[in-house]
Amino acid sequence: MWPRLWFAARRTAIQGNAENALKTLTRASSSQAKRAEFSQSKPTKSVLNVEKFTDFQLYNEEVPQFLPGSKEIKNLEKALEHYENNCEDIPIVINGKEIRKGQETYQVMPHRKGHKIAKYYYADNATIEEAIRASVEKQKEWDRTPLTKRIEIWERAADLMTHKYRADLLATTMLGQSKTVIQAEIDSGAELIDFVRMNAGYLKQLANDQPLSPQPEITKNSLRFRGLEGFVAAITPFNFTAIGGNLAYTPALMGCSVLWKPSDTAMLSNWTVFKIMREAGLPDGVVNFVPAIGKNFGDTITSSPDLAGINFTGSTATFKTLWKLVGDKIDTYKNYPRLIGECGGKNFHFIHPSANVQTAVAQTIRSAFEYGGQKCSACSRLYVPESLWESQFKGPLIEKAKDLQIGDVRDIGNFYGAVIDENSYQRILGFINEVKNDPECTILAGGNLSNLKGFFVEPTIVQVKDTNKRVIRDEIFGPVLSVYVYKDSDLDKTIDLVRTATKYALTGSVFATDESFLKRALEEFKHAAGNFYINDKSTGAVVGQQPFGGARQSGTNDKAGCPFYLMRFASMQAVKETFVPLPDVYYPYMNKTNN
Ligand SMILES: NC(=O)c1ccc[n+]([C@@H]2O[C@H](COP(=O)([O-])OP(=O)(O)OC[C@H]3O[C@@H](n4cnc5c(N)ncnc54)[C@H](O)[C@@H]3O)[C@@H](O)[C@H]2O)c1
Ligand SMILES: N[C@@H](CCC=O)C(=O)O
Repeated sequence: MWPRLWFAARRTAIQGNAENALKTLTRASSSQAKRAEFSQSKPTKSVLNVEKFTDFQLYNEEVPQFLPGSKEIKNLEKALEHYENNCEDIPIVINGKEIRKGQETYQVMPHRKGHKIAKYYYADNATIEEAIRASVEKQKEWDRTPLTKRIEIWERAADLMTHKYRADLLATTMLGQSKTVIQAEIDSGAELIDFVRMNAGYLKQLANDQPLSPQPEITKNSLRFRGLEGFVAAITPFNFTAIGGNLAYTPALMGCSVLWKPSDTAMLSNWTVFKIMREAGLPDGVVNFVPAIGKNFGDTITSSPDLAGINFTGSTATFKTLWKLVGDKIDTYKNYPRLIGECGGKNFHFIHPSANVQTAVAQTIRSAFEYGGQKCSACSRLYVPESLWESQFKGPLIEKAKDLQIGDVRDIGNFYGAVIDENSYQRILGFINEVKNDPECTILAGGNLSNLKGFFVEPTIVQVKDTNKRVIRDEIFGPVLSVYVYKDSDLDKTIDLVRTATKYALTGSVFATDESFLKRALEEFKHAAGNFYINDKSTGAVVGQQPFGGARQSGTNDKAGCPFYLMRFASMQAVKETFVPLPDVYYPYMNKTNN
C-alpha cells in the first residue's frame, strides 16, 4: 500500500500539484504509522536556512575633485600633517593580540627617504606558526557566521572608509607609497571602498543563486558557502593599498581566515585598512596582520599542512617561487591549496595609422607615467606607424613627457613622486644604463635619475630598433616607455610581434578609427591581454566595470572586481534535504509489495 501511495505522491508533485501530493503523502504516512520503526511517520521540514538578499549595493564610489579650499583638501592636509610628524608603531596582530617583538624595521617616504613614518616588526618563523594555529582555530567558528552578519561588517567598513577614515587612507598612501593625491584617491579611496562594498553585494548575488528544487515539498536543494578549511595567506604588493585590502579581506568575507603579509613599503596604509576593518566589527583572528621577511613567510606558510590558499599579487618571480614550494609539498596538505596570483605585465599601446593622434599621445603619457609607471597595467611598449611617427606623434609625445614635473607628492603640481625604494631605483638604473650603451637604442626624453633625497627617475622614452631588447621585452616597473616605429606595410608582422614579444598578457590598448581593423584587433589580441582597451589607456580598471587580471605569465586571471573572484575562496557544499520517508526499496514496475 505505502509505496504505491508514495509514488503517486511523487507523480502528483512532478505534475506540479503540490497540495494534492501532500494529501496523498499524509494518507500514505497514516498507513505507515504501524511501521514507525522503519521510517518517519510524517514529512520533515527544511533545517537549512538559506539566506536571501534583495538590496545589492553595486555602485562606484565618487572621486572627489580636491579643489583648493574644499573640505576634502582640508581633511587631507590635517591627516598629512599628522602622519608626517608621528612615526606609527605598528605591531604584529595575532588573534587580536598586539605583538611588538622581532627585527625592528622602518618605512620611509620614498620621496624623502630620510623621513621615517612607521616602525614595524618582522614576525619570526615561530610567530608566523602561532598565527597559523590561531587562524586555523578561528576559521571553524568564523565559517559559521551568517552571511548577513559578515555583510553588515563589510558595509560598515565601506562607510567608515568613505567618511571617517578617507583622509587617513589617502595620507598614508601618499606619504608611504609616494602617490599624488589623485593616484592615492583612485586607489585607497575609490577602489578600496568599491572592493569592500561591492564584494559584499556580489556575495548577496551569489548566495541568491540556488540550485533547482523542482519538487520543493519533497526535496530542497541548496548550495551553501564554506570558507576554505585551514588558512589563507594573503601576500600583497606595495603599489596598491586597495589590492592589499582586497586580497586580505575577500577570503575573509567568504568564511576563510587569513594571514595577511603586507608589503614592507605599504605598511602604514595597510595597517590603516586593518584598523578600520577591526573597528567595523571584524572579530579578532579572522585576519591576522603578520609583517615578515618575504622568504621566511613563504617558506613557513607553505610548510603547514593547513595551507588552504595563497592570494598573491606581486612579481611573476615571487609567485613562481611560491607555486614551486607548494608543488614540492603537495603530498603534505590536507586540501589542494588554491593558488591565486596576479603578477607582472609588459603592456602595449598599438597605434594604427587611422588613430586619433592627440588621444593616443595623451593616453600613452598617462598610462606610462602616472604613478611613475609603477602599475602592473602601465604602458611600457608603444608601437607607432611610420606614417604618423615623425609627422605627428614624436614631437607631442616628447614634449609632453619633458613637461611632466616630478617631486614631493604634497606639491599638487607634480605628476608623480618617487619610485618605491632603492631596489627599484637600482633596477630602473640598470635598464637605463643598458640602453645608454646600446647603439640600437635612443633616449628621446629623460634618462636622468637621482637618489640623493628620494628615489627620483625622470619620465624616460627610449626608441628601439630591435624588439628583442630587454627594455621592450621585460617588466621594468618604472617610468620608462619603449617605442618601436613600424613600417605601415609591416602591419601584419607587427601585430604578430605585439602578440608574442613578451611572456606577459596583462593589459593592452589599440588606437584606431578604422572599424574593420578594430574588429580584427579583437581577435588578434584576444590572448595578448586580460584587460583590452580600444581607444583608451591600458591602466585604470574600475571595480565592477573592468574586472582585472591577465593570463600567461601575468597571472591566474581570477578577475578581481567581479563576482567570480569571490568563488576562489569558497568551497561549496551541496545539500539535498528530503522531507518524505522511503520505507522500501522496490520501484512500481517491479510489481512487488512490502510485507
Ligand atoms: N597583475 C596585477 O593585478 C598586479 C597588481 C599590482 C602589482 N602587480 C605586480 O607586482 C609587482 C610589484 O609589486 P612588488 O614589488 O610588491 O612585488 P614582489 O613580488 O616583490 O612582492 C610582493 C609581495 O611578496 C612578498 N614576497 C617577496 N618574496 C617572497 C617570498 N619568497 N615568499 C613570500 N612572499 C614574498 C613581498 O614581501 C610582498 O609582500 C610588479 O611585478 C607588478 O606588475 C601585479
Ligand atoms: N587595476 C589597476 C592596476 C593594478 C596594478 O598595479 C589598473 O587597472 O590600472
